[in-house]
Amino acid sequence: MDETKSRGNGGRGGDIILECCPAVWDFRNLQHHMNAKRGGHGASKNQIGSRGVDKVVQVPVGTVIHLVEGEVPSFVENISFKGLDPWDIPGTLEVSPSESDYMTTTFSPNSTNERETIDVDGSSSVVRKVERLALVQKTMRSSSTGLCTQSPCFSKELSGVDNEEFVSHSEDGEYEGKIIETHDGTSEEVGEEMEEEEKIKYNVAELTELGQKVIVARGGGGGQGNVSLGKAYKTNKRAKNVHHTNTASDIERLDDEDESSLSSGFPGSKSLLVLELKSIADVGFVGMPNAGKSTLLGAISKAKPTVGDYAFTTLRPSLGNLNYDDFFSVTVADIPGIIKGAHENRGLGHAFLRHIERTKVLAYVVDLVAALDGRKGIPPWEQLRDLVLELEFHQDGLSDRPSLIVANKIDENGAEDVYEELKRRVQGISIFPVCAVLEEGVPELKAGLRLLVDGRESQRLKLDRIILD
Ligand SMILES: Nc1nc2c(ncn2[C@@H]2O[C@H](COP(=O)(O)OP(=O)(O)OP(=O)(O)O)[C@@H](O)[C@H]2O)c(=O)[nH]1
Ligand SMILES: [Mg+2]
Repeated sequence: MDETKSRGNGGRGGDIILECCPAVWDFRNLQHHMNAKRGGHGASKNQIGSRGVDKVVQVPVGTVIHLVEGEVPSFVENISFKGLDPWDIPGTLEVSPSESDYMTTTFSPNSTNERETIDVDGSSSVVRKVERLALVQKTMRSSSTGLCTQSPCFSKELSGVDNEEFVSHSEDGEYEGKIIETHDGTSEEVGEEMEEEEKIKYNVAELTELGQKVIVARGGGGGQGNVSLGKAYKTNKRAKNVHHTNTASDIERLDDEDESSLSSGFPGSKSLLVLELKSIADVGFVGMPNAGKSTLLGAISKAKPTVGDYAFTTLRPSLGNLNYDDFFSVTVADIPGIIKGAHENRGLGHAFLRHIERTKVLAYVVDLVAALDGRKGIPPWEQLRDLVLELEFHQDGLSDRPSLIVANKIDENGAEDVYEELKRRVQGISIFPVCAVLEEGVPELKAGLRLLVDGRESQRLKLDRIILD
């Protein structure tokens, strides 16, 4: 960074750096205007302009940075503009200047849904709530009945892969508010403003390891000083020194020319970013639409996801915390329903399957009665076959992780018989009969999940252990 320090020239403005740090708190999507500082002004004296102070913004592990508008930060110049594989980090992460140069800011829970604007002139950061986001926050805090499940930053358009999010269900209720997601993904509570679509150009980076840093806005270049004026400056200076030929107005004119030749510092780069936290869950509920995944999440945790007797009630994954008596805790993700052909993006399959990549343990949730009494569904063993195939078509080995089966709706007529047949047809894996609506079978399921998360059990669902007709 020393090259920015030259005689008479202003120093380069500070950069804005996002740094991945340990964090116990959570945020949803934050939208940030990143305006890096202007470089220092050029000086007519032989002063050395020092480089501006960097602003370091701490973000938690799992933060994905999307660029909405503005200049492309210099370090990502060569990356492709397509979406990232969730675990890929493009480009080379910048090595930041010495720690002493830092001014550190942490996004605290209180700043959730606030937009931070960093002044161009380098004065201290100004945090202002944007009306649209403040409205969301108000709604979120207005009730303790559920959770805000609609991001203010993403639209209801679901065709892209970048516009979903995990929703965290906090135990302490700090973020609790009304459930505002509806069946079609629109928001009832916060009105049209929330549906405004942000056009995400591409994903800049994903911070998955502590200490990773990315420069998201570059400080502006320093202004030009006397050294850079070279010959013209010297000629001017000589002219000024010939006192007997100069009148007072001549000297004034030459002074003006001198000063006007000095340039101001250049503005820093600007970008509008959306920061998305993609939590990495311990357990993912995988199942066909309507199997009862959301009901089950509500039964085993304090989460209150939307439940409906129609397919694709859930369009965005929800997270819940599964707590044990000894304070052990497991994060569970309710992933939207997967249908046959999902790997070809049928039923928004790509968007939904992506989330499964982020779970350590799979809990296949099947509807025991989906094919009974003239219902249009398929038997649970076929549900399982289709699910494994979709996972594998999406990504080789995706189903190869510790798993169990939840046989849901055991309360329904005929379900017991189907459960018995399921045990006969699917082997090598634990099957838990459950009635999610009545919360029956939940303690056993919790214990089974813990064994897998702990690593004490490691059964997988294998295609060759499923007996089909
Ligand atoms: N009888 C019975 N019905 C259940 C049970 N669990 C869920 N249901 C019902 O099944 C329907 C679907 O439940 P959801 O929890 O929304 O299913 P889902 O798997 O999340 O569905 P998608 O979000 O569309 O993927 C609802 O009408 C629930 O009331 C159960 O244990 N027994
Ligand atoms: Mg659901």
